[in-house]
Amino acid sequence: MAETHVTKVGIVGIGFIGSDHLHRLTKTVANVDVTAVCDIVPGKAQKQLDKQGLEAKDYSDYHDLINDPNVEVVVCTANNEAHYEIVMAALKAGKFTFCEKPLALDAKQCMDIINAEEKLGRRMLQVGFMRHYAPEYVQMKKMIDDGVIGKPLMMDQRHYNQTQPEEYDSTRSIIETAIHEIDIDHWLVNDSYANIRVFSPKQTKYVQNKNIQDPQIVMITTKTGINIINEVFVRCQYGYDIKCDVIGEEGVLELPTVPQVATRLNAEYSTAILTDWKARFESAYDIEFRDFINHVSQDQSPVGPSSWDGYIAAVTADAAIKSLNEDGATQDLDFPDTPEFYQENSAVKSV
Ligand SMILES: NC(=O)c1ccc[n+]([C@@H]2O[C@H](COP(=O)([O-])OP(=O)(O)OC[C@H]3O[C@@H](n4cnc5c(N)ncnc54)[C@H](O)[C@@H]3O)[C@@H](O)[C@H]2O)c1
Ligand SMILES: O[C@H]1[C@H](O)[C@@H](O)[C@H](O)[C@@H](O)[C@H]1O
Repeated sequence: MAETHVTKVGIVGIGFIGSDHLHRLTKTVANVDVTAVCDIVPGKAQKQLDKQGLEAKDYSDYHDLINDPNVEVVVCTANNEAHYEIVMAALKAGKFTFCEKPLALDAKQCMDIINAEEKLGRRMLQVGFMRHYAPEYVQMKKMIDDGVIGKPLMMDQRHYNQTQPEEYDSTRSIIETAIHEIDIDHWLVNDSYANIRVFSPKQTKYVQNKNIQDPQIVMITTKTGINIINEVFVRCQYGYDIKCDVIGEEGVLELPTVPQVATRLNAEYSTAILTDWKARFESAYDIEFRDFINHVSQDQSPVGPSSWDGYIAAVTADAAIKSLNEDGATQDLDFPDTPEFYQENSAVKSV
């Protein structure tokens, strides 16, 4: 029997999700060795290694991690602003790369990444749009494709975070939060976007700086006329809440959430609401990384969300930010055809 290859992974950025993926890659996904970690804040990565009882090389400069011969695959979980430089360096070194969403800050940066990847002659990168792997979204897409509700006409969505850091601003609400729906919606309904507009309703008193409009309403119309509404609210206070209803000609599909045990106590009947993405999308992240590692460990291109998917999302997000800055003015969208390079295996087909 052929010996199983153990994939050597280096993780750059050991914050909230970097720590979560560190745990996932060492405890949940088989045949992975996290050989190196890196965080720009001195001592932060080592502290997390100690907390999880792990050993790995601890770098403070991501170039050193990328160039370490003991790192075959780079996982970028640094802040949004650092994705571009880290991904470009990882691709330059010819290493398979997983980059958390958003791929980069804007469409221009994403296009540079695409050019760098194309030079390598095959797909080397996957973007962390994990909802493609969430069983409930996969089921919803299959039901739409099977025509269960007839033609989709409208989508009604909610992306609520209990809270976000003090400095979180309107741009991040788009490129870091709404980006998930921006990415998944056209995939769900097999359509592309015709236009987008973003406006702000009455603002919550919980905003901590004047650079954020919260909540925001993101409205998209697809080329065939499907109307999509997404409420983005990052200081909703009560919990983490993701809603997606697809309204069709014959019926409605409703995205389920992670079931929580109900309690009957003191004359009350209640169920918990999750408070963050960690528990809400745990199984999606697990499946996502099993799929990514399964491919790259065999020296095969990843088949999950690609740089092109990152680019399409970034073009849409750029237009959304423009709309917000122009008091909700409608921004037309027109996407180039998917290059041949990304046509094969550019979206998750089966998991
Ligand atoms: N897919 C998802 O659902 C999901 C969930 C959470 C976060 N994310 C994404 O993951 C990224 C990180 O988010 P987070 O919440 O963990 O943020 P965070 O601030 O907790 O962690 C980011 C870490 O990266 C480090 N860092 C920044 N620049 C660096 C550099 N140049 N080199 C090395 N380390 C660097 C920071 O010091 C920090 O420790 C963001 O891009 C976010 O959008 C995705
Ligand atoms: O980075 C996180 C993550 O992507 C979550 O899934 C999303 O709900 C948050 O808004 C965002 O800040």
